[in-house]
Amino acid sequence: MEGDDGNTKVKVIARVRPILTQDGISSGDGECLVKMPLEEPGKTILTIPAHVNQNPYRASAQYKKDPLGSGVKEYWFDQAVWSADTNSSNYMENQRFYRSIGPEIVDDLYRGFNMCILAYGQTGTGKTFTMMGRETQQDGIIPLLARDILDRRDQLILQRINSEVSMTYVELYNEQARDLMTEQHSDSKARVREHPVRGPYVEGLKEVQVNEYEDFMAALREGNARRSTAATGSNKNSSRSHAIVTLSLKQTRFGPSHGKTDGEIGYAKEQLISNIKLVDLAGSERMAKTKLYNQQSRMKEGTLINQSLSVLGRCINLLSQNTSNKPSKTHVIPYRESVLTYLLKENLAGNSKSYMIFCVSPTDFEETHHTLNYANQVKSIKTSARTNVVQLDQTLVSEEGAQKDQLIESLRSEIDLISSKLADTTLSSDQSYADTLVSYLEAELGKLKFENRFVKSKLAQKDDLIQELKSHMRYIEQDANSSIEKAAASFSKSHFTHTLMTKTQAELTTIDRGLATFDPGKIL
Ligand SMILES: Nc1ncnc2c1ncn2[C@@H]1O[C@H](COP(=O)(O)OP(=O)(O)OP(=O)(O)O)[C@@H](O)[C@H]1O
Repeated sequence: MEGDDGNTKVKVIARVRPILTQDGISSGDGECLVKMPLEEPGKTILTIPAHVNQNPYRASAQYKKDPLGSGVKEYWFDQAVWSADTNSSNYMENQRFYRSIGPEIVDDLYRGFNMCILAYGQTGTGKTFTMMGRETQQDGIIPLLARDILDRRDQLILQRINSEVSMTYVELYNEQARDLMTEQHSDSKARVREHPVRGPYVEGLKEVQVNEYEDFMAALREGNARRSTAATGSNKNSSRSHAIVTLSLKQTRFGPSHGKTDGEIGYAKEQLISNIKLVDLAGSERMAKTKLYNQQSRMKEGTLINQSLSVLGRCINLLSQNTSNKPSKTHVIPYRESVLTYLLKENLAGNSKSYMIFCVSPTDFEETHHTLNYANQVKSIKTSARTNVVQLDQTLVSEEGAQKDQLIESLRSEIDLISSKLADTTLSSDQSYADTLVSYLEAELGKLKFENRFVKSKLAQKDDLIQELKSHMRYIEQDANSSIEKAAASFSKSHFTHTLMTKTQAELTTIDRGLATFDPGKIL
């Protein structure tokens, strides 16, 4: 576990979506300019169209030409995801893409690392498609990941690990944070604050406990319905805000019980607290393409989207310089210039393992070139992830060997005592003791609930075993029956053969006798 702590490079992934009908409008000819060769994983080749390549102001220095003279620019990323052509063998739809990164992310989250997956790209390049998916057709990373996180939680019960999953969903719209898990009122803008240990966070967000996958999907749909979207010239359902889904995981690891029954869990040994931020950014956009000139509010949105993305760009630029090997001075990173970068501060350079997915259009040279260059810069950024493990103070929680009934009884009397003191109003010095007691009782309640699930899982496991044994017995029974039938059949077969042989032998004897007494003279 410790081996992975320390500096980790941000994982950079490029993804190209299929050519869409609206692409012809932007590129002029709708030709696919991006290639991701199957035999060279991670390589991305961008063709420089002739009109750009032959422009004396833009060619040579800026774009590397290939030996044949058709200009190309080559990039290498941690992963290149080819989603442009459904017929090619390296085509990746959402599920296949997720399978290539998801299991490792779930492992790391459960090991106690904070994680982040962020989708960046020009408007209409498939960020929302990648992160959320298209429901009933292709789930995106967020639903697929949530399902795996919950499945892992269930698998861990029998290892005495109680995992609690919760979610928040916030959008950053016009530089304001808005809680997507609550009904919005025009004045309900959440504030961003900084916690000394956890870093910046949005104050007062509603945290939804996620028990089942269906609960999660219902909450996600609810939030998506509240998210700010609008039709633009480039995307008929364009996200006008940055959206951040955070899944928080609290794991309590219990020791084995030294008691009598196997169904009991022991005391809580340690806690791992981690979270994963899933970020679907609003698209960078050009007014000319979005065709929103005459809509004041949309233009304001666009300006603020571009502003926050340009602060993100500056932060990334400076971070990549800070982590390069040049012994230059360390730059101050302007995280606070935008709510987006302020909230993602830890994920860009601090305690997080981060993945950035750069979505590109297959036909828009300018934007794709810009995005891929940006991705190239991110490759050198490092974060310093560490596992967030807390060893629990067992003096309150464990009380090994103590009889539970006795403990509960003594707690009851303590509560009575505190209640009476509270009634006397001279509580100041007892307040913190009461708080400790409340936390203890909460922990104890959590433990009892988990114990219940643990016992249920054990029973389910035994039930599975019984079912397995039953089906094994059925199999043996069927096998025995068929052997008996076969034996009976072969017995009746041999019985038949025996009868036939006896009959034949009798007939042969008769013939023999006949032959012995045969006198040819009599015939003549
Ligand atoms: N890999 C893909 N396969 C099939 N269709 C895709 C893919 N990626 C994107 N699309 C389609 O492209 C269109 C734009 O995608 P999407 O809305 O996800 O873009 P976006 O980057 O989130 O845009 P914006 O920044 O404007 O919100 C949608 O119709 C989507 O279904």
